[in-house]
Amino acid sequence: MMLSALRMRVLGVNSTDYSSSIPSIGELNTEGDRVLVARGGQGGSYHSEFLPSKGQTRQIRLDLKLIADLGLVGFPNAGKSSLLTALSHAKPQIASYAFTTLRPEIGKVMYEDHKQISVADLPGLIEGAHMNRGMGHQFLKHVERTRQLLFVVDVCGFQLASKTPFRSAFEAVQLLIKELELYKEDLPCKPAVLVVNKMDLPDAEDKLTELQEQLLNPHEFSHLLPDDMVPKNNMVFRHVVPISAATGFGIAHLKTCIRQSLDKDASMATESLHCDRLQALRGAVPAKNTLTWGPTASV
Ligand SMILES: Nc1nc2c(ncn2[C@@H]2O[C@H](COP(=O)(O)OP(=O)(O)OP(=O)(O)O)[C@@H](O)[C@H]2O)c(=O)[nH]1
Ligand SMILES: [Mg+2]
Repeated sequence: MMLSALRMRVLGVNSTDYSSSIPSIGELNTEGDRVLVARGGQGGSYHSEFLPSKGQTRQIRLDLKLIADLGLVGFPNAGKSSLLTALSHAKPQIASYAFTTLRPEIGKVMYEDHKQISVADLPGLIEGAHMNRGMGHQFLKHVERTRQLLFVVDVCGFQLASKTPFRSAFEAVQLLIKELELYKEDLPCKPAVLVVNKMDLPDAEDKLTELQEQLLNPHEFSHLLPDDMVPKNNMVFRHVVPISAATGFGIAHLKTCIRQSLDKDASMATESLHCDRLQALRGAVPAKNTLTWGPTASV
């Protein structure tokens, strides 16, 4: 599993020497950062009859954040766990009631060239998740640490309970974007693919057509949502893929789309790394020497 915690090494013996250069826990930002968690005791010496003193004891709460290539984002019952089952060998719990998934589960999607992509099945979000409704914060924090997002909606729409409003697939997409935006404004900037599930249900084709039209012009349909739930900026999905996790329809195509999307980002990242290195190299070479590499340089 590609789970990653803030990795901490307890720096033991005579740590007084090192403490100034090591950040405190609150300053930890990046994976690989070192932190002084507990100060080791003084070693034994002549004055203490060679008995070492005790080091500090601390209780530390580690907030484990998940890292996966893709995170499944959707309302309960959209079919996220069913999709993970269809894509990988993972066996998450699947049921027709909301909140079946309460903990993230990772599955690996395998490709013929042996490339593996990790997909995190995340618990379903509900309206108000950004305000921590339905343990929203606990679920949303995992979304932050996935490279890309896989939105999953039920083509026929969704109603959480008899007292809550029915939401069409389009409304579900918009509300999910808004929940991410309200939780962290830049979350909807992540690259995303939209999966329209349950295409085996009656009228699914018509509903898909309607959804596609609405997604082309979301502003025209913003009246369908309360004003404060209309996203500020709309997400541009790299692919919109109709599937049925139940029958397997569209799964092969979806695998191709997510691979393309991840490969695209990987090659962009490599390109920008090369550019940075080249810039750094150019900056490092004194101006009068810059033309010494090419065959015409000595002319
Ligand atoms: N007809 C049909 N039913 C589906 C499909 N995919 C999932 N389901 C059903 O939808 C229900 C919910 O599926 P889950 O995979 O548990 O949904 P989930 O999004 O993981 O739900 P939570 O864990 O509660 O967030 C189950 O009864 C599934 O059998 C599909 O493609 N077609
Ligand atoms: Mg689930």
